[in-house]
Amino acid sequence: MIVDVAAPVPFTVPLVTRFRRVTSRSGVLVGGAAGWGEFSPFPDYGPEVTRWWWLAAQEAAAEGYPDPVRDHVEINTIVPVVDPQRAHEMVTASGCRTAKVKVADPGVSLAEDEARIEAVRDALGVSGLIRIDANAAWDVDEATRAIRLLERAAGGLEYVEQPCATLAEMATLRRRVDVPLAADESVRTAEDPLRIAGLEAADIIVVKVQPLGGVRRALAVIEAAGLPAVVSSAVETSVGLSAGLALAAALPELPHACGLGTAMLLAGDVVADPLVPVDGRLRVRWVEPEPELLERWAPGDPEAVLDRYRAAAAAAGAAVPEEGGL
Ligand SMILES: O=C(O)CCC(=O)c1ccccc1C(=O)O
Ligand SMILES: [Mg+2]
Repeated sequence: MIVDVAAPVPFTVPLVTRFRRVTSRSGVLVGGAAGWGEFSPFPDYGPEVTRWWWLAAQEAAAEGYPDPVRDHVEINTIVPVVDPQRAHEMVTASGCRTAKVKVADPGVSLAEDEARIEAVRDALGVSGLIRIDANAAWDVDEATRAIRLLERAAGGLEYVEQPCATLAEMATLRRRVDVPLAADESVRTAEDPLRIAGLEAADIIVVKVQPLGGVRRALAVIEAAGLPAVVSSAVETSVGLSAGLALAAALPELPHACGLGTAMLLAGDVVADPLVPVDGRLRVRWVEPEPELLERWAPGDPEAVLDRYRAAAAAAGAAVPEEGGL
């Protein structure tokens, strides 16, 4: 199945704003008969996890993507932990009608989250949608209290992404609050994401192509869950984002804006015309890296990145050629 895959090209691109503990994104780009794929797992992931990311890159390079059923995808802008004025500017500049606000970051008070959310509402106007992402920071009681406050600050929330760590907590919380809940980490860290059907813990699932092992496997996960899906990025270059775009474009139903508006979080990109939303939408298209940009973003230590790629390939069960062969 895996044919014509050229030598993987390592890259490191700095982030404009710190995202959780991450200050840059590294990985490799893989060119193949069908196009380009991205392998860019976060630094703390081992081979048992990164093998899915490897499979996603191979799918893009060797098989390409399923046929799209739409030519544009509505995108949410993302508001990291920045001050309210900056949040306002970011939302206005984005042109998006939906904003996702990161909340409950370590060391950030609820009052600061409220102020940021109020600024986002001001920038979006009453017709805009605000979703918040707590990245599993709260227990059920904290979530109940925080959601009540933040919903008031927002003047209504579209949904809350991963308020608590476990599905059991999410299920309890879901009976306590009216706001829809979305599962993100719970999906990609599930022992078997293909068996999350009948999830009483969530109204929506957030899906990311690389952690789920490719566009086709992500489609199968969404079908198994039987819930509306929001396709999001793992903060990737435009090559990785195009896999998310392919998934969003192939889904039969797409009722919410997708989290693929993250190109602006990177200080640069590997393609000449990055996948940046225009008027809050991305046109469905595929991209190719630019040789000059690959040179520009070549990492200081390419071997370290390639080692992770090789380890992921081995964990995925691929026949790994001798030293230097990949
Ligand atoms: O959903 C989005 O708008 C962007 C993607 C995003 O937030 C994200 C990106 C990398 C790692 C985790 C997350 C997350 O949703 O928690
Ligand atoms: Mg999330």
